Amino acid sequence: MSTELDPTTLMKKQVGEAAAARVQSGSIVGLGTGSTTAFAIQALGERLKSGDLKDIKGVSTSFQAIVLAKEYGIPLTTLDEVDRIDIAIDGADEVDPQKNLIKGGGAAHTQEKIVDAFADQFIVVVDSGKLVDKLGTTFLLPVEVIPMAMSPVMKAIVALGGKPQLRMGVKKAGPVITDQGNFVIDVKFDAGIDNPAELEKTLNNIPGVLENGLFVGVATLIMVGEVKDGKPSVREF
Ligand SMILES: O=C[C@H](O)[C@H](O)[C@H](O)COP(=O)(O)O
Repeated sequence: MSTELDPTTLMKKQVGEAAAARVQSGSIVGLGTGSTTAFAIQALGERLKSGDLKDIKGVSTSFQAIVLAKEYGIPLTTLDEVDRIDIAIDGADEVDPQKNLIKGGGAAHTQEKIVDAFADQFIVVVDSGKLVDKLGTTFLLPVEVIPMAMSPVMKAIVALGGKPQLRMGVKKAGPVITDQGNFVIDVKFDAGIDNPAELEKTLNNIPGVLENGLFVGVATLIMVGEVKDGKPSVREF
């Protein structure tokens, strides 16, 4: 059976591994969520196993990250135990030229923002399909909301010009439930998001909203996996 990866998976693997290669021994590492970061977590585990990397500790951004860290032998710590995170590696659903992001395609953006924003260096790992000129043009903006506040939050989002929809489970009847036990509302803005910095704050000011998926001014470095002439490569900005 062929184990050849499709081009998008190949880009994710390439960029995840390239970011993992940046981590130095002794670091506290923020472990992001999603299919791209999963390759980075795997590569970190392999570096630990080979002895190329020593004495790192991971801070998870989700239950998925905890499961992967355990699978690949990365010791975990918590924000209560550390006074810094040296480097965080995490994926994104959209990246604009100013390094602003939409995250939360896996409903993990609340813990991700806490960990990624706390890190001295936050490396974003994406395949080239995630690059956009304007946020909100290819992906709906995720907003985590406390369940009893769902209706008033939706009304407030409509008043802001957004089209909200409750995210529903796959192979689970009813809504998606986050790691915090909340709902996710995905919001469409017909013309995209004109002012991400302002919208990030405005949404978080609606009572009942826990966190939204706009990450403005948080990323240090964007690493982009590409495939050119059939060959995978990584570029940075
Ligand atoms: O909630 C999920 C996260 O923000 C992910 O980092 C994001 O959705 C990107 O995931 P993937 O690398 O699987 O495209």
